Amino acid sequence: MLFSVTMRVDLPTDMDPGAKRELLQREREYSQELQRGGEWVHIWRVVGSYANISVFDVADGDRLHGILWNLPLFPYMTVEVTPLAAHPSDIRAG
Ligand SMILES: O=C(O)C[C@H]1C=CC(=O)O1
Repeated sequence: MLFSVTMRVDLPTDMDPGAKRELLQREREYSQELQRGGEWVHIWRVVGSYANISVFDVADGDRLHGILWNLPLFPYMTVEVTPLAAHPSDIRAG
């Protein structure tokens, strides 16, 4: 199943720099492992924001919830999930 996910990040401005660096590194590693595994299909930066729009290809909503819930940055995120379906006008549809 395909889902579009918008993640907006809001880190405390007074966060310890070392802790922030370590947190972002863990987030990067977590994200890239899921990308390599094929479930995190796209990640794009939202121009002008500390946010991304991503596409996930996962078994179901429970799997996506588990992925998002375990993002190291999840406690500092506002997440919007949109389920996606095939479009009848898609030229790439089989
Ligand atoms: O920067 C972001 O958009 C937030 C988060 C998502 C993946 C990652 O590496 O950081």
